[in-house]
Amino acid sequence: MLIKYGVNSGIISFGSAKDCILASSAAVLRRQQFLIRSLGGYTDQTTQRRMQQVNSMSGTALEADSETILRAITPILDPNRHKGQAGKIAVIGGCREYTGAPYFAAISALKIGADLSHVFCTKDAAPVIKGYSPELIVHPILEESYSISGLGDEERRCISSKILAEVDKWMERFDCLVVGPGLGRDPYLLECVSEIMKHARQSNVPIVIDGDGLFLVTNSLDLVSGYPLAVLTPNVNEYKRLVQKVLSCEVNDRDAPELLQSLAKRIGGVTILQKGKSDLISDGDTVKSVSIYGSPRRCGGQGDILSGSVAVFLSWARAKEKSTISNPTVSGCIAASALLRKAASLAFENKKRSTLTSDIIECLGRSLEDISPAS
Ligand SMILES: NC(=O)C1=CN([C@@H]2O[C@H](COP(=O)(O)OP(=O)(O)OC[C@H]3O[C@@H](n4cnc5c(N)ncnc54)[C@H](OP(=O)(O)O)[C@@H]3O)[C@@H](O)[C@H]2O)[C@@H](O)CC1
Ligand SMILES: Nc1ncnc2c1ncn2[C@@H]1O[C@H](COP(=O)(O)OP(=O)(O)OP(=O)(O)O)[C@@H](O)[C@H]1O
Ligand SMILES: [Mg+2]
Repeated sequence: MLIKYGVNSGIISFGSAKDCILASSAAVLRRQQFLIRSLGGYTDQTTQRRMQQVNSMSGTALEADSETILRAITPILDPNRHKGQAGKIAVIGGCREYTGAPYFAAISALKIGADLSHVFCTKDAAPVIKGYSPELIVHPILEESYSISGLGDEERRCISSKILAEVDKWMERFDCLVVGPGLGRDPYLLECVSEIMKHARQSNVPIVIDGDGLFLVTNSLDLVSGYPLAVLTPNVNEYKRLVQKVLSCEVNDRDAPELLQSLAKRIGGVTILQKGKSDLISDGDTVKSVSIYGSPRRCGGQGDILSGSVAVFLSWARAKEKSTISNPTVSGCIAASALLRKAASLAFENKKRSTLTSDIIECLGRSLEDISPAS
């Protein structure tokens, strides 16, 4: 029924976006492709044939060949390599309320194969996160407003510069920052994190922005605008807020790939991984989707796994020769999305309704091994 609809339509305008998109019949087919995916993927051979036709006509939201990309990115385990060469990741997040999110992101990076994983969090959150794992290097340096209440402006500024100096000591060594999992929204803390992001950008360190980091960036787009090493990983809510702010329109599922592409372009070519039933990835030039079947469980924390995973894969992709990987940020997103979905599916096979984020993390290694064996 879906595939018969509107195949030969002419020009259509989508929503009220400033970047109003004029679409040809190929865009209508893309819409159908999206709808088919929304219904859970291919249903029968006719649909599958039609999908291939749709893909070849549209050319924008093609399903990525994610396993091939993942294999191309993942480095071999070479005994001559030293500690650190497989990736040094830092998560900026973790406050009084949230300690799970930064832990999930940081430990996922290690479980996939990064050598070192740091967490920069508030003083309250640090002992808790350290308690979850001795593998993580935890820096208790961030401050929230309540912990500096009663201090004057000068003292506050002094504390900010100390925080920044502490992160700067490490900055050049990091292959990627993940900003936002469990960061919270305290204004003083977010101001410090803005400065950290500016320094990361000056040092050309890639930044994956998730959770409360997206709250910060949506209100201060300059932090990422025009920075090709920025990756935004919004969930449904975070994406809505971004679209409203940047394109002044509402999200419209029918035109998802076009809208995403406009958004990425408008923010100056950052890469956006829009999470959902299918993950859509765009750097403003192309749109790819990852629709591998994952899990029907929607427990909190799966996005945190994804942000840590993107950080590792994009670091690995950047380390490859330029000619072999087209855009490392896009490839990193595709690989991370595919791996998370595989791991979620495996965890669900075992745990069914009781599947939790930590169960999925435990399946990351086996899922990666299935696609790209260590030996
Ligand atoms: N263990 C931990 O420490 C974790 C900490 N986390 C950290 O929490 C911080 C805030 O992040 P967030 O994800 O809770 O904020 P946001 O996206 O605004 O959602 C808030 C509410 O929106 C709704 N909602 C959500 N999805 C929807 C949908 N598809 N469609 C419709 N509605 C939807 C839903 O509301 P409800 O259904 O309850 O009304 C949901 O509760 C951030 O720092 C993050 O890293 C998390 O990573 C989890 C694990
Ligand atoms: N409806 C869905 N069906 C299948 N997979 C989904 C669905 N929604 C999200 N996912 C997958 O779950 C992963 C996490 O996305 P989600 O939207 O849960 O992030 P999030 O809300 O930021 O999570 P967190 O709780 O960590 O903050 C994504 O890789 C996405 O592919
Ligand atoms: Mg999230």
